[in-house]
Amino acid sequence: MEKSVACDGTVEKLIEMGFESCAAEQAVKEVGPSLDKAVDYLLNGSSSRNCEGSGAMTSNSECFTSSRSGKRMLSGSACSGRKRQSSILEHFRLPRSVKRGMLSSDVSDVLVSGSKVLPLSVNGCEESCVSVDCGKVENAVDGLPVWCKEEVGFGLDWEERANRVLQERFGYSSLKSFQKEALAAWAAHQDCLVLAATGSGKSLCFQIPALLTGKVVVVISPLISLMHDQCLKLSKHGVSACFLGSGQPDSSVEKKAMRGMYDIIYVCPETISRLIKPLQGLAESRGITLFAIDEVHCVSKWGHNFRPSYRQLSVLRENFSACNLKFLKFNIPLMALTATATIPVRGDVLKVLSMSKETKVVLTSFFRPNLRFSVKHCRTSSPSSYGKNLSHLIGIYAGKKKSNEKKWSSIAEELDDCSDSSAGNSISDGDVSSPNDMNRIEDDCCDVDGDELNLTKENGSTASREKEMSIEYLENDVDVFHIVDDWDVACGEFIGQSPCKDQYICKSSETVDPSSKIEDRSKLLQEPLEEGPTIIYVPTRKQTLSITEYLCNFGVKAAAYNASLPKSHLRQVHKEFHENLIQVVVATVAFGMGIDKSNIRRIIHYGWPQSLEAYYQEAGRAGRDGKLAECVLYANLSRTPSLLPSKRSEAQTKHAFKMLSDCFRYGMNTSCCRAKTLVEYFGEDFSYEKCLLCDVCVNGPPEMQDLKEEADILMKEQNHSFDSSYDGKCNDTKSQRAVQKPNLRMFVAKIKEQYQKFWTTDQLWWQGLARIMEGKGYIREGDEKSHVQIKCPEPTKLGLEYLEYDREQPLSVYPEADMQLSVNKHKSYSSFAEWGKGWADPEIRRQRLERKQSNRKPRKPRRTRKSGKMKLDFKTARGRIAAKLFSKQK
Ligand SMILES: Nc1ncnc2c1ncn2[C@@H]1O[C@H](COP(=O)(O)OP(=O)(O)OP(=O)(O)O)[C@@H](O)[C@H]1O
Ligand SMILES: [Mg+2]
Repeated sequence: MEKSVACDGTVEKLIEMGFESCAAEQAVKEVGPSLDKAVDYLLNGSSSRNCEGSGAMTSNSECFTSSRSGKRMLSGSACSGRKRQSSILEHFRLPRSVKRGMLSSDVSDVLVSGSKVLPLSVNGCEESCVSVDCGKVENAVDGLPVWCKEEVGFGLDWEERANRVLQERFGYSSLKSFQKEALAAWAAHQDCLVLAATGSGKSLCFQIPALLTGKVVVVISPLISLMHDQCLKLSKHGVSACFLGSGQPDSSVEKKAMRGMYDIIYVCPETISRLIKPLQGLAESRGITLFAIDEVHCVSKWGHNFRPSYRQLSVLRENFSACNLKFLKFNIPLMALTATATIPVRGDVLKVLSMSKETKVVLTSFFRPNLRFSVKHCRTSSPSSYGKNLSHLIGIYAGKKKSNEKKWSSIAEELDDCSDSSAGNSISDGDVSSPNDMNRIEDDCCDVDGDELNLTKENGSTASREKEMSIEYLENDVDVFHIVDDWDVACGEFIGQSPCKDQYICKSSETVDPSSKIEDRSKLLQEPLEEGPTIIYVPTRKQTLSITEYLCNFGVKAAAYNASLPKSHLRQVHKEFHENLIQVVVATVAFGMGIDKSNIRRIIHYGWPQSLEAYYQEAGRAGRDGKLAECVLYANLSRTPSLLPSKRSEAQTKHAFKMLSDCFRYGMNTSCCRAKTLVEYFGEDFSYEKCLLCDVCVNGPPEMQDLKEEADILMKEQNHSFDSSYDGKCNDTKSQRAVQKPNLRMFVAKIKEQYQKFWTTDQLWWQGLARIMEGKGYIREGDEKSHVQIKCPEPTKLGLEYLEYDREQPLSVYPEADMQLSVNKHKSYSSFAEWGKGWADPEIRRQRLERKQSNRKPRKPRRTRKSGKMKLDFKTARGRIAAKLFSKQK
């Protein structure tokens, strides 16, 4: 009895060490309860053969693997129901001598059995071999091969091994500290949330585990372009990967994936629920070492790019936990990654994915020190303004403008071909021959008075408009989903090629370390902006086509990318862009997240993005090689941007307006470093005062102005109307208050009436002041609906106090971009205004008219058609002047 308890204890310890339970049991049976003897037996004895034999003899085993160490043995019946999964950390802790012994025997075993060794031990170093194909076995059911890999011993600690994989596979010298942290969490079977800047190297955090264990990593990814991008790269590094889309006509890739033929499987979130069973099979056969959820901000309703299907990813935790799958010893860990999650989004992610309470949060700076941010004012809505705004770009790529040149580049021709061939595809919307049509709906479809179109499902009055927009113009989550469906899966299969030799040459870490010092950053100031490709992000599909056409017309190699274009076109654009054959891609959000091309020098946003998250995400495509890159937002500052339609609840709509409003404020800001604004938006304390590169840092803020008088006047107007709405003139019913709520436009009209000095100060200027005052907490939105800009300002308690007590206090503020625009607009008309002023003085007017009259004959007053008699038309100004002259003549 005692002996059997001791034996059980030894078996348990052996399992903890990482040995397979059947091997451990066999060892204890052979040598008794002595741990040392059992280990010795396992490492030097013949247990493996026994176990192998048992596996091989099992008729319904799906795959069998063996080693003397007894690790990762049967995946079939022999071991089913037992705890087979080894603790990775325990594994690393084995004594060095033991590990070495294990490894050499493992490799020779495998070689003897005729399997191939993956090209990891390029230096002839056995220890660098981390994963070994153990061959293929015919599946009894359909005759398809089943691939499995043996997890072999780690000769060094996991960090060293990971660094070696990094060097040999990817050519980088060492892991970044955040990568180490994330990998450490994975190695400890912990869930992990990785929040790190765009381009910092998050992908390696989930790619390396596949190479360290020989098991599969399943990556949930939102965009086909991103999956394609990553698979392409991995195949170049000798890692086999595939991506799977929902509704796939060709199931062979999926079948192969579920049989363990690929190291990494990319799946869109919509497909996961269908794949639960096959993935459980894969977890049991080859093993799944990690579920990575990339661009995890898509989980949150409060993030940008919300994808409802991301919310269903809690199925991963439910279906791949140790309590559910008896062959697992630990839950398969989840690793969630993003570069653009605000603090509320982070909380939401943890909750929605049912991540463990012990989830490790790896957080690095979001700051990208080599990105030069700027905002330019322009009318993005009109093709006629392309000339002015894009001439610089044309100059860069096509030399001098050749305005009469009507030569189409091959890409433009191809675009035409594509549009012809895609019957039923919404590319027909892109009939670029009709510029007016193109211009119908854009980023700035509402006026400065804040009467923006509330294009949400809830808003019944704009429902048809919304439908029109979502179907015809706009890239939204449905589109993205659609392209996943639409994609030709055959191209989603990437068999790892042997990495070419020069990839083994270690490069220094190319990505900028976010903790870079100010001296390093000031070096960037002297750096010229190198030549390189550009992505132009536009809000509508139509614009992708019209701008591409425009650029191609001038000899720029440009291509459009939006979800409605044929997949063959998208694939080619992607490929040619990576091969530097295309200079400019004009894209919607479909080419946004995750795309990794090191030398993109310029990201242009031509029109308002929907949020700062989206903006920063897309801007993050630039300068991933660490060299200076430029991110320009061309925005119409004189119009309030509007929300693109999407399915939103009331709360989501409110939040979406808030995100758009923050983005608008970013554009209006003239005094705060842009990088600081962006980084702080994500809840990070910006450790530098300035980025030194952005337009605000370089040009400095405008001169401060004391706007106390204007603020007082605006406050008084509001206060007056606020009081009057409560003095009994109107009943306090909700509906009446809503109807009678005075808006800013009314206030401005009243101010103009009462104060002659503000006659030329327009709505745009007052809107800017209202925004500043709202920022200071003096006013708030009185309307119950959400708006991007304040529409019906109402004084707050603080505002009333300010009005009452702070009479002498100046209100020194930096005028914002719209206020400056308004002032400049009026300046340019000042000479006209001066000339016009004279007409207000009757004496000057009389003299001018006399002078005019002496120079030419007066016009004959108009005759009315009806009577045929001469009648003076006193309604028009001309008529009145003519009447005066006529009476004088008489
Ligand atoms: N340790 C490293 N040393 C040097 N370069 C690295 C390292 N890790 C990753 N990189 C490189 O950094 C680049 C960006 O990596 P990756 O695409 O994973 O970024 P990301 O953090 O996922 O960005 P995004 O948020 O935009 O998706 C890649 O080209 C990658 O090879
Ligand atoms: Mg990424």
